[in-house]
Amino acid sequence: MGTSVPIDDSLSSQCFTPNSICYTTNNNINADEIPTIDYSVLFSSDPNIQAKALDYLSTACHNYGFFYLVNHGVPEYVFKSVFKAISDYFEPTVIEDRMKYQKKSSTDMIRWELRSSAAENREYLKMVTHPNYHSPSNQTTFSETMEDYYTRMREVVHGLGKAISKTLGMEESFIEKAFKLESGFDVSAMNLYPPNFKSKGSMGVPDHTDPGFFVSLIQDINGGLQILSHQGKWIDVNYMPSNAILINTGDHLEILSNGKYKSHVHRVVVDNNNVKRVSVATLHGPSLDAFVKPMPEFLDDALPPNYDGTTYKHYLEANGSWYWRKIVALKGLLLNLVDPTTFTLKKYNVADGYKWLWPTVSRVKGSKEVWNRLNTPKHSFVFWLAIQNRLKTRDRLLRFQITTDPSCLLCSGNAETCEHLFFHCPFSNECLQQIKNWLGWKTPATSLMDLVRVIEKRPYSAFRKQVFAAACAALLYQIWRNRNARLWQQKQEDPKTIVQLIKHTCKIRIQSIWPRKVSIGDTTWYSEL
Ligand SMILES: O=C(O)CCC(=O)C(=O)O
Ligand SMILES: [Fe+2]
Repeated sequence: MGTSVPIDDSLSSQCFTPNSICYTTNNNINADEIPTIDYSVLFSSDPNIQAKALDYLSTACHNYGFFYLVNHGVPEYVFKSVFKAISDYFEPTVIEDRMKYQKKSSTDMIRWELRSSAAENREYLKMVTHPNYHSPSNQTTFSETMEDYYTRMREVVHGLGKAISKTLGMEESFIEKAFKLESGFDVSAMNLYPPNFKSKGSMGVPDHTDPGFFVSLIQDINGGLQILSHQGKWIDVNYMPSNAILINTGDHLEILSNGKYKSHVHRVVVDNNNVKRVSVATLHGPSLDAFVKPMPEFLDDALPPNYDGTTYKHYLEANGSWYWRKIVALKGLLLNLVDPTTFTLKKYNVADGYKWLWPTVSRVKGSKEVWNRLNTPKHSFVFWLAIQNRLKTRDRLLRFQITTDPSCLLCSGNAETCEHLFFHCPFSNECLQQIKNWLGWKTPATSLMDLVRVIEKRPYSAFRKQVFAAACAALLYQIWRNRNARLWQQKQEDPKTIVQLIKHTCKIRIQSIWPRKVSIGDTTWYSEL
């Protein structure tokens, strides 16, 4: 087909059936469950049933961006043959056959890769399957089996094109025409997790969205795929109804509908090297020459276009990175918030820009102590992260599956959380007590937020408040630094050394930017520290 699209960039229970009549309730799908759509009902001859099915599909696309598709017409035996063919293809002993398709140029129609790093762990074969079918020439049975599956999936592509067009309130050929689906560009990734040797991390495929109309996904065993919901929660695709296809709407449906149907971030985790999983993720895209832009039907004065229009080919070439695509989308959002004429005529002012972006900002508790002038700036940064529980403590790393060890590096006793580090941990608590003694600060407070509250509420002088805050900031910084030194350099310091360092850094900073108004009492107090 003489195209030059990098195929790498193309891919990175509830139910609705007439028998179960789930649709009679309402469209409030439980946020943790993945909706199930019965494909056959979308084309029911009973207009009432069809309308309800389309309503449900609309909710699934709007609120989720992903759903299981059942009764789609692809028979069970096709799925079985597909998984058998792919498992045979990935047979470890014949890896040399596969290596023939390792990347040669950015225009490869077939590409094999073995990725094994902290960021990605899978072996995959990607091939362009439509409008022309490409498959490895040395794999006859595999190629025929896969071609049968892709040909059947094209029916589903056209069917969903019609049904989703209707859910958008458009005529049924809307998507077909806008994406020129007849010559839609499909790329399929057949994935093996983990690759045929030990994986080097727990990530199968890192976070991404996929371009195109939608991705259809089938898998031989459940578990591994996770989808980020609109609410910012990772949903495990743990249970997939048998013979179901997971549909994940793509970036181009988002562009076409001007953000009404959003594409979703997803990823694959591989927990266990003993469990082998095969998946087929096929990206069904517009035609390469289709110019996709937000359609006028989704625009009005209050909703200008949020995305730029481009041909699909150009998009694939230019938008390899998911982050880049999100940044481009942000441009549209900003235009929505800011009047460009006012913006360019006025002198640029960071505070105004901030207010435009975040009109209803609320103050973070403790921000006065964090951004206190007497703090060493790098201390303020750690302080800022700590009061918002944003430090990469082990409880958070566990959630991201970056570590498996929850224990505190300072006391080895309890689980490392921000609360524990500041200052339930016996080690850090000892440092806190020594700092309080040094400052003559008589307060029973032992948690970070309590200390902040005490500084804010108690009638200390402004200067003392600033010194206490600076000491807290230095303490947090040194505890965090010490914790990191134990992890990365196996270096340990005792509380006495840490406290000496805190006293020293605080004094240097405070003396160098001594405030203009400090009472004699406070000056004497400070000089005796
Ligand atoms: O294998 C999976 O579950 C998903 C793969 C995927 O997201 C992709 O290839 O784009
Ligand atoms: Fe994907």
